[in-house]
Amino acid sequence: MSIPENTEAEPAVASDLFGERIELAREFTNALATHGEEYGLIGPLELPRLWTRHILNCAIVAPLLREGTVGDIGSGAGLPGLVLAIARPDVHFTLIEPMERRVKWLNDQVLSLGLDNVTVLRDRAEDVRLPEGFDQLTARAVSAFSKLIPMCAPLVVPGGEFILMKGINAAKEIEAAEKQIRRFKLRDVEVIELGDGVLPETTRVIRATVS
Ligand SMILES: C[S@@+](CC[C@H](N)C(=O)[O-])C[C@H]1O[C@@H](n2cnc3c(N)ncnc32)[C@H](O)[C@@H]1O
Repeated sequence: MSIPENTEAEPAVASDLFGERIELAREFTNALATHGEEYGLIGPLELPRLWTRHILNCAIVAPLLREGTVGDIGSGAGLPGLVLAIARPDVHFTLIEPMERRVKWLNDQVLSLGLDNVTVLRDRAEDVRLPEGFDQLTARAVSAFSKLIPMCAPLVVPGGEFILMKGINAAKEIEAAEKQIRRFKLRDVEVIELGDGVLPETTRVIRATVS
């Protein structure tokens, strides 16, 4: 087990993002640092920088969420879904993840953190059938934007949004998805940069509205 970053010596923004639930965020970080490698959830190189590079980089997305429902596709370790569920108790999260071992991890965390705003669903996004769509949909490191659009657009209510965490090539991913953007009638497609100058790494999000 590697020692994670000291979660006490955080950028000041952490307490703004998590409020009173910052202890829960620290608890989750410690669980991930202790068991993440054994569950195949996080690479050993990432462990020492879990808090800033993974937890806070996900939490910084929280202000983009509306009150309502969020589907998090390919939650894996719980990024961003569990982190956002800690930061936003007013939002209900459905974590969608096909791998059994990861689903067990997610359910264990929901239980031990006592989160009552999370449902875990073992499924692939394209196979999910729900009576109602989500208000917003998040995903991080799951697939290119062009592939996520057909996979996920049917899961979002009209007027709902994609909030997709992306790397430095976010703008190029939008260009490459031009056909799918038109086909699925996405509008207001934009790249938003968050945490610049506040966190060690900027978080980039593709936000788009589903018609
Ligand atoms: C690279 S991991 C990223 C996990 C997490 N989002 C993160 O940022 O650490 C990709 C995750 O997407 C899941 N996944 C792959 N294909 C999927 C699909 N069609 N629907 C839902 N989840 C999928 C994988 O099982 C895996 O947990």
